[in-house]
Amino acid sequence: MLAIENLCKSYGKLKVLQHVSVNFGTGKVVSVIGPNGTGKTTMIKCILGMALPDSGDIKMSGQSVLNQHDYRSQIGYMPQIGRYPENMKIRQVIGMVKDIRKDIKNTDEELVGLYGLEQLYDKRMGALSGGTKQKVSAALAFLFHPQVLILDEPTAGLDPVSAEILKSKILKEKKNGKLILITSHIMSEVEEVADEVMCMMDGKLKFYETIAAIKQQTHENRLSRAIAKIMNEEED
Ligand SMILES: Nc1ncnc2c1ncn2[C@@H]1O[C@H](COP(=O)(O)OP(=O)(O)OP(=O)(O)O)[C@@H](O)[C@H]1O
Repeated sequence: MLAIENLCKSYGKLKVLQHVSVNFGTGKVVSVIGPNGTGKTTMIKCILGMALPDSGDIKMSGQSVLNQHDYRSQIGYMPQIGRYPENMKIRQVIGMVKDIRKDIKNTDEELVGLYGLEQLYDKRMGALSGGTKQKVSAALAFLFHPQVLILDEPTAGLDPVSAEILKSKILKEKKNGKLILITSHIMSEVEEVADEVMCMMDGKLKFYETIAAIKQQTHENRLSRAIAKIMNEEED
């Protein structure tokens, strides 16, 4: 579905991505993990066309996406921190995005409903709490039934009930055959929603395994311990 081939990206002398290759299938939740500054967001930016790799390729359904833009309509993106025009009301932001995607008549408004965003429609984006802004970002990411969802630390800032709503939505869309990539530092959360873990370290792919395989290999029941064990073994 989504393949990354030998991806390299540097910012000046800093090699942020070094020959990263990975193949993501459909109907899966993949958690992208790794220490701060290891290139997770940069990889996501390359997938989204927000950063151009120095070399390598990114393919969606076998076609290179580099220097293309139509493929973006197949991706729903929830950024770590959504930035919106401060003066626009929630109603206007959602309306504007729908206007750009007039091709999709049947939108997915489930999160708009579950988060009660209609009741807040006349609030300005600049006046929203961080968590409410996150809810708008989540609702927008799922709005057009994208085949691929990229969620960057999606539950950071959400209250527990709202986080559960999002996790249920993620699992529902996985059942609908979507590919969902999630970056997260919260291992208990990764364990709850993900099937596979892609671990990055110093700009390189450290491992890409199912959660079951990671636990089996390390003889650990808790993912956080299993990951710590792998990292410590690598250091020894
Ligand atoms: N536009 C840029 N210009 C220069 N350096 C950058 C730029 N974007 C990212 N970097 C650097 O690239 C490295 C990887 O950053 P990136 O944001 O991809 O890491 P990350 O794994 O997503 O980290 P985190 O877990 O903290 O979100 C960091 O050292 C960062 O400072």
